[in-house]
Amino acid sequence: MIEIENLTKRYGTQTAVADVSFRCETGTVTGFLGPNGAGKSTTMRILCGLTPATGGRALIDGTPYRNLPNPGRAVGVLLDASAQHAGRTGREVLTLGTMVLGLPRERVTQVLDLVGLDKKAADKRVGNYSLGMRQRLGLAHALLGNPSTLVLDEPANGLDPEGIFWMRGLLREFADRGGTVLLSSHLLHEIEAVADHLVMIGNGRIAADGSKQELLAGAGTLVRALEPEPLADALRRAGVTITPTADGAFLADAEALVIGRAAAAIGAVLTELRAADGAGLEALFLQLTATASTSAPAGAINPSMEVAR
Ligand SMILES: Nc1ncnc2c1ncn2[C@@H]1O[C@H](COP(=O)(O)OP(=O)(O)OP(=O)(O)O)[C@@H](O)[C@H]1O
Repeated sequence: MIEIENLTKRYGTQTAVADVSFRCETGTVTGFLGPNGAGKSTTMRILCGLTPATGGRALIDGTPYRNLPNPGRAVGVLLDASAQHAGRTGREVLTLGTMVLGLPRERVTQVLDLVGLDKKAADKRVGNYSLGMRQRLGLAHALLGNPSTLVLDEPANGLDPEGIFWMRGLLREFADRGGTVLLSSHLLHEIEAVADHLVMIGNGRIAADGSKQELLAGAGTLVRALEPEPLADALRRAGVTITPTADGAFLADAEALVIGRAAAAIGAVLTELRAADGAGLEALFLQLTATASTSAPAGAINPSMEVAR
């Protein structure tokens, strides 16, 4: 289990992370979402003992990373896939890892197989790897010590769609076997399919924290109409919160019945009316991360923000 408690990090006058708290339960995948500069990497670096916190604490199975007896065996970390020695081969990188962690050399072949790097790729210098191959190598390195926790910063970066699909399967299986996964992304759809739990961060503060179902259920109704504006206005007058989507539809925090009645009352022609699901979550993500300014309790969406629910 990962516990982040009231974590704060300041660089001079700039606050990168402000009073952030959330938990990642054992057996689950937590997606840590936020735009560039939101504070994801800083939180993860503090969790892995690489950056000292200004306040608060970050625990892995109840212990700060630095106090774990053999952290590499407990936690697999991938924070920057391009931070590998360019002159070494993938196999050499992993062999060094086994030496540091006190593992048998056979583990190298096992993890290479696990991440789909064949013999030819393993014997290439890392400098000649694509970003996708570096991510696979980084993941292999993280899995080396057979850890029960994985902390991965933007692991899907550079992977092609097949690679992303493969990684989802690997992480799902890891969690289903009782592991804990925290992975970050600035793209919702990348982790929406694999995460059980979503934590959204914006401007260093938690904007939303809850199970994916909870956040999806709270995402409202997607409405598409031949002429959306008069219907949106009528709904606003009735106290319904409206959030336009990028493709001309809008999300409404009301049931389909309410919207259907309002449309009938003004003679609006509906072309789509359904639970918002992923579309709602996307809008929620964009809006929350763009405007996050105060923190919300776990399991809640920040009530100070006018989001579609
Ligand atoms: N070493 C540092 N010194 C000064 N400011 C920093 C440092 N590291 C991060 N920051 C600042 O802290 C804020 C949060 O950065 P962080 O890298 O944690 O965000 P992020 O969500 O991981 O974004 P990205 O996806 O771009 O890495 C940013 O404004 C960043 O400029």
